[in-house]
Amino acid sequence: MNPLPAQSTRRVAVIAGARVPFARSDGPYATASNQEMLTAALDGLVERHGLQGPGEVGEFVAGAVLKHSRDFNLARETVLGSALHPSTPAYDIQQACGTGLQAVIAAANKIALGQTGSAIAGGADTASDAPLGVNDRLRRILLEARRAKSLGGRAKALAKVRPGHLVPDIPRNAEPRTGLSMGEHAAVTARAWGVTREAQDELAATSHRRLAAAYERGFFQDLVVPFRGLSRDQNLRPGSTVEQLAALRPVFGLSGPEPTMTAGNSTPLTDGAATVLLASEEWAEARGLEPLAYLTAYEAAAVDFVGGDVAGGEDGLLMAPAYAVPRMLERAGLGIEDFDLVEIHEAFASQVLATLAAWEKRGLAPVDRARLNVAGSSLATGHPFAATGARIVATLAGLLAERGGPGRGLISVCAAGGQGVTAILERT
Ligand SMILES: CC(=O)CC(=O)SCCNC(=O)CCNC(=O)[C@H](O)C(C)(C)COP(=O)(O)OP(=O)(O)OC[C@H]1O[C@@H](n2cnc3c(N)ncnc32)[C@H](O)[C@@H]1OP(=O)(O)O
Repeated sequence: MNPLPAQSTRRVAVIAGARVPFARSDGPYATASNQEMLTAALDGLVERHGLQGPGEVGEFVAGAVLKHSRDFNLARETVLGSALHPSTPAYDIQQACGTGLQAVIAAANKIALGQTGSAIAGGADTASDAPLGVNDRLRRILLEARRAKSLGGRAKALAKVRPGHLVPDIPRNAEPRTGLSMGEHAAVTARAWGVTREAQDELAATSHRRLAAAYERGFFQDLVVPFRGLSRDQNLRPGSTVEQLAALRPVFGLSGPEPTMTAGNSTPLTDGAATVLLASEEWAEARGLEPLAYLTAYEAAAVDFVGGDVAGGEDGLLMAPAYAVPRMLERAGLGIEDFDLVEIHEAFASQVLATLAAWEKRGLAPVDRARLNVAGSSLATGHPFAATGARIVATLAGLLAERGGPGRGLISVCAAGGQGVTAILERT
């Protein structure tokens, strides 16, 4: 854990969040780019809180997992097309599904160190508009042709092109080192931890039920900015029951005995974007803005999933939070029972359940399910990879504020590459 040191640093407040409703891929946002979605989420924040002036926001930090080469600095391009002042510096980061949370941490560090009074963090991802690459062999031929000094040299290089070179390089939802998809990795972990189908379906149904209830009571009124005809997450199925979920056919882990993971207890491929406004207390006070919560600690960890998953072990691809959270809590001198709310990103129901089991195995108390993902999570909202961390920070801060009074919330996000990013939000 890296607690933000008390003496020489300032408290970092979470002031507000804004996101577009998340959409199932190839649906209503099929023609929207990362930049368009991120701009809509950013503008939602800027316009609601009057942040248009020069120097009003210190910087914008954001990222995307699936990024086009034209978006070489997606964050800066987004600022230039948004209501935020063009003099606002911006940069990209990427830590797979931990991107949105890591962007929040990067922004928070600068505020804590007094380098800026405020910053916006966020993320966007579209699986609909995924960047197709040119086949590597074709790319090399094209580069050779570009380097050629004569027309003849160019023609000679281009003559090497074969029909097979025209096959595009399509990004796969798979780990480069194993070739396995995220779902296949999660299926190995589910088996290693003995996660049942019933428990996964129950978690998925709860996620939909709680997200629906949160929309119903107006919780997302200030958080969700309508976009392209959607005003709430398209994946949400308020009536999704355990019985319906139990009827779905397994889609991952089919080569092993009794596969348990389905389209209902896995996140769908999703398009969306989310942003969070962070600031020092002085900055917020000067503008009459009430902090929702404070970011008080964070941690990151990584596991050797290549060895772990190949051996069918417990340290699976998405299990790094099993190390990050106990480490963060130990350094903070807290137990899991000290948290009023716990937010675990639901990449797959099985990964949430394996994480809970791993925390207990490492000596943490069981998580009270009444405190877990109380406004639903990724199984119901969907999961636009880089947006998820920012969605969770804004949701948890809003939930703590909604409760009123002092409170503490924990965030746990698993990420591809065997990584995990975690954080603590508090209200005093
Ligand atoms: C990336 C990181 O760093 C870390 C991470 O987060 S890892 C996670 C990354 N994300 C992923 O890997 C995405 C995984 N998901 C997928 O690949 C796909 O969504 C999937 C293969 C699981 C399913 O794809 P699909 O078959 O197109 O799903 P879809 O057609 O929507 O649903 C299949 C059926 O289930 C039904 N269904 C889905 N959810 C349901 C629910 N909650 N209740 C009832 N029925 C449901 C659908 O209605 C559909 O039924 P029909 O066939 O009768 O129409």
